[in-house]
Amino acid sequence: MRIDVVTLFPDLVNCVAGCGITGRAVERGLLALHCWNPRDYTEDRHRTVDDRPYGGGPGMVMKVEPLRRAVHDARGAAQVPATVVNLSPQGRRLDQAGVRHLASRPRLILIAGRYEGIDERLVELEVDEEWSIGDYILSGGELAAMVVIDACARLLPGALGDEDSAEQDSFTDGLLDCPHYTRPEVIEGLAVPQVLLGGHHGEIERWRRKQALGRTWERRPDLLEKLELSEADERLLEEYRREHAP
Ligand SMILES: NC(=O)c1ccc(NCc2cccc(O)c2)nc1
Repeated sequence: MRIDVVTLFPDLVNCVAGCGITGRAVERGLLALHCWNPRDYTEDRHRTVDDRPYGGGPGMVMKVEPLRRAVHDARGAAQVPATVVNLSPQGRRLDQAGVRHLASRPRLILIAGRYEGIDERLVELEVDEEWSIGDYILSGGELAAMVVIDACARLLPGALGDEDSAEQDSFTDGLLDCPHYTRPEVIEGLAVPQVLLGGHHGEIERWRRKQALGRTWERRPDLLEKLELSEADERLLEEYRREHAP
């Protein structure tokens, strides 16, 4: 998978390629990451990438031309046609289904805007999809782009060893994750649940599923609404509710 990022801060974005699972995905050639700086596509002495907003108001707006030239060069840098994505609070809320959608694309060009945002005509001329990583304002789209890169990289075949398999990522089945424990067995009088120490894999799997169902019910009933639970899951959840009824 190839991801190009149009950004005024390539050093920030490239950090994601430097370590961890994403760094390894780049090392293993599973993911290619390239940054394009609109400032390199300016033609004036001051290398201007932003300007004051028409209609007045605070802040600055990113100009079309430098962005458009950067997108144009990013498109031309590889044969494979790209999906151009703008990261902004006006975009569709990113969830794991959205990540699967983006990770299924052979190529993404992510636009990381700064200031108050980008001139709408760039969106009309170049952008295929707008995505938001949540309902909050960031100083720029770079962190949002890095979230997309990380979440997509984890889904690339071979990116995860079995030591951290994405299959067990709770959001892959729409539930929150179960609690996790490691040594020592007791800390400050808090012990690891016995079932996890018994080595009975069937029981452990059952306990983990029940915890995932129960915690989703307690913390994110909205996620539960979206799911068609199996008979077995319904029974597990019922058991959890009985044990944890407030
Ligand atoms: N919630 C988000 O995904 C998100 C993305 C970007 C951002 N700031 C830059 C910006 C702001 C406004 C328009 C625009 O095109 C870019 N802030 C939050």
